[in-house]
Amino acid sequence: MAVFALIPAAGMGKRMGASINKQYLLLDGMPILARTLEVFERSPLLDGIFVVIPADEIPFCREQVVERHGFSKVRSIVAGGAERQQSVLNGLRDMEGTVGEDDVVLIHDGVRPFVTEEILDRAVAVAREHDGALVAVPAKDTVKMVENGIITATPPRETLWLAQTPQAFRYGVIRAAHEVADAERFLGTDDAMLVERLGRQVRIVLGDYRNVKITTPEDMVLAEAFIKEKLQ
Ligand SMILES: Nc1ccn([C@@H]2O[C@H](COP(=O)(O)OP(=O)(O)OP(=O)(O)O)[C@@H](O)[C@H]2O)c(=O)n1
Ligand SMILES: C[C@](O)(CO)[C@H](O)COP(=O)(O)O
Repeated sequence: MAVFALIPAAGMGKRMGASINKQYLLLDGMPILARTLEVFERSPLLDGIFVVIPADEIPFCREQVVERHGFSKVRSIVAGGAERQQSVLNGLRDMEGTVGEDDVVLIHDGVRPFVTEEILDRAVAVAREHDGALVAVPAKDTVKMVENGIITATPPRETLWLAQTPQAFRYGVIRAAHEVADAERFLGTDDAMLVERLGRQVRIVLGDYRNVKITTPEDMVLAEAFIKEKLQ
C-alpha cells in the first residue's frame, strides 16, 4: 500500500487580497506552498506528490517552487478548476495509472504549511484501516446555527470538530466519491463530506490548532508567529 499526497493549490486567494497569489507569499523567505511541500517531501511514508495549480502558473510553480527547492517526490503538476473540489478531482484523475486502488492518498491544502510529519503518520495509519481519516481539532468556541439573524440551534460543543487537512483515503474510495459528486453536481466544502454522503465511515484523527489554513490577512500574522516559534 503506497502513500501519495495530492496538494490542491489552484485557488485565487481572493480573501487574502494580496498582489500575488497567497501560496507564493513568503514565510521567513520561503513560499507558503514550498513550506507545505517540504513536510511531505521529508516524510519517509510518502512515495509521491501530485500538485494542482492554476493553469497559467504551472511553469512558475515548477521552476520557482518544485525545482528551486529540489522537491524530488513531485510527480506531476496539473491545472485546477474553478472550485477546490474540481481541482481535487483533476488531481485524482491525473493520478490514474500511477496510484493503485488501495494506495492511500492524503489530500492537503497547499496553504496549510504547519502540518507535521506526526499528523501525516496518524492520518495514514487510520486510513489504512478505515474508509477514511479526517484530521480535525475540537471546537473551542460555542457554535450557533443561525437563520435570518436568529439562532436556531446550539449544537453540543463536545460533538463539534473543526475539519483541517490532510484528509486521507484509499484511492479507489476517494476517486469514486469525487466522481459521484461531480456527476450529481454536488458541491461540498471538504473531501470527507463526499465520502460520508455515500454512507462510508470517516474517522477523526487529532490535528493541531497550529495547522491553520492561511486564508485572510490575520492568518499571515499568526503564520509569522508560528514560523518564529518553529525556528527558535
Ligand atoms: N479552485 C480552487 C480553490 C482552492 N484551491 C486550493 O484549496 C486550498 C484551500 O482553499 P482556500 O484557502 O479557500 O483558497 P482560495 O480558494 O485561494 O481562497 P479564496 O476563497 O479566498 O479565493 C488552497 O490550497 C487553494 O489553493 C484549489 O486548489 N482550487
Ligand atoms: C478542506 C478544508 O480545508 C477543511 O477545512 C476547507 O473546507 C477548505 O475551505 P475552502 O473555503 O473550500 O477552500
